[in-house]
Amino acid sequence: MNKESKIFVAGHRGLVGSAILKNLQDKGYTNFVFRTHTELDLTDQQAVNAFFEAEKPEYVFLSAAHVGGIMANSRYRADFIYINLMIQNNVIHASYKNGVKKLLFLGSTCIYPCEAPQPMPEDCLLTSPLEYTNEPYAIAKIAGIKMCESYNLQYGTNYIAVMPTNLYGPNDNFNLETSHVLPAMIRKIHLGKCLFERNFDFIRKDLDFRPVETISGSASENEIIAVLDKYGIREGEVELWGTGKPLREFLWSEEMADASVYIMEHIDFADVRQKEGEVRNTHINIGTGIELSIKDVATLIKEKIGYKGDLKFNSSKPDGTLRKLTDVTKLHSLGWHHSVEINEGVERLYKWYLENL
Ligand SMILES: NC(=O)C1=CN([C@@H]2O[C@H](COP(=O)(O)OP(=O)(O)OC[C@H]3O[C@@H](n4cnc5c(N)ncnc54)[C@H](OP(=O)(O)O)[C@@H]3O)[C@@H](O)[C@H]2O)C=CC1
Ligand SMILES: C[C@H]1O[C@H](OP(=O)(O)OP(=O)(O)OC[C@H]2O[C@@H](n3cnc4c(=O)[nH]c(N)nc43)[C@H](O)[C@@H]2O)[C@@H](O)[C@@H](O)C1=O
Repeated sequence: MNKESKIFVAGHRGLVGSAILKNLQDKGYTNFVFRTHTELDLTDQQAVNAFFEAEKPEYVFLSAAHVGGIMANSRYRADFIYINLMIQNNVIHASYKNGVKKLLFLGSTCIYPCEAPQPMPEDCLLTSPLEYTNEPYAIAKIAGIKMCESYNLQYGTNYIAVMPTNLYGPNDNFNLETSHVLPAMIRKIHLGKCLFERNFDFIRKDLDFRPVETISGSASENEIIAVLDKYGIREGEVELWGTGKPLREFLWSEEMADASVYIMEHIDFADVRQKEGEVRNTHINIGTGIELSIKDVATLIKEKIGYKGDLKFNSSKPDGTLRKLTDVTKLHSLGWHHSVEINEGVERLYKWYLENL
């Protein structure tokens, strides 16, 4: 990739896509093409083909997808499999038809079996059943890996699939139902603190910016209290999901973007074949290799926010997989390593949340 290469960042307003775009701009890349979801629905094959034929991008970051936390994945199963398969099939095939030089496909570490060895090496793909809560999403992502691998083998393309661990950062989704755990906990615990302190000014501002159900900042205090209660945010207590026992690993989204750009710049398909002639499991895990329990994350967030009430875990809500620690040996051997630790990342995300209402 050179600084004038034409680059398509699909999903450039999302958590990872926005960070990829910023990383590329900071590195001096200048020639971008992007479309919002409304301008180009990537599930629409004809529209995607017309876009590629007109724009002829040389490099593609495929960071558009239908994404959500554990509840969204387990409830909207059809959307997660259909939309993701459509987006990736359309973009990968159009990239091949239009001579894209290199493409980066973003999968997820939820592609690995529920009972995978820990940490999970790339090689444990398809060795036993998946975790049920996010099986449809994982199957779409596995199809994406195999699509990249198959096009590379049959057509000689240069498509790389990367499998990020749980991500968090600027432009994260803070929706109380559909988000991932870190933004959800930050918002819930901060709102819990505001309720504890009767700071309805902040709660109103937050609800105006990110309405919950049909309620906005103009609602009465009692209406606000009733809605927050449904999401487990009560005076003196914030309720979180599951048992708090599952272990998770978290990577700052801007570091994910940095790893993505690094791989686009330095790594080719030929480099990720594990040994001479080996073509299986050519994808790359992206993570920190460090895990902590959900309860410990919640306690860390509580301390950073300075919340004095209680945290309670509701075990009727799903835990999901109990462990999914990435084996980052391959990533390290390719020359990339993370640097933002969870302690700093939580402070950054909390600051971002407060400043972006
Ligand atoms: N967040 C995480 O913890 C993890 C994410 N990943 C993967 O990383 C990638 C990026 O995820 P993330 O940035 O978090 O997701 P976001 O939801 O933040 O962003 C996804 C982007 O894709 C766009 N998009 C969704 N559907 C369509 C569509 N039909 N047509 C056009 N654009 C569409 C969205 O646009 P709009 O908002 O307008 O709908 C949005 O810009 C995904 O492949 C995801 O699976 C992997 C592991 C963990
Ligand atoms: C990135 C990854 O993300 C998804 O998997 P997940 O890691 O299970 O997702 P999560 O971030 O939503 O939850 C992590 C853990 O945290 C617990 N938890 C507590 N309290 C809240 C809470 O308030 N909200 C949420 N969301 N979780 C909570 C929750 O019960 C779970 O034990 C995949 O579906 C798939 O999308 C994927 O690839």
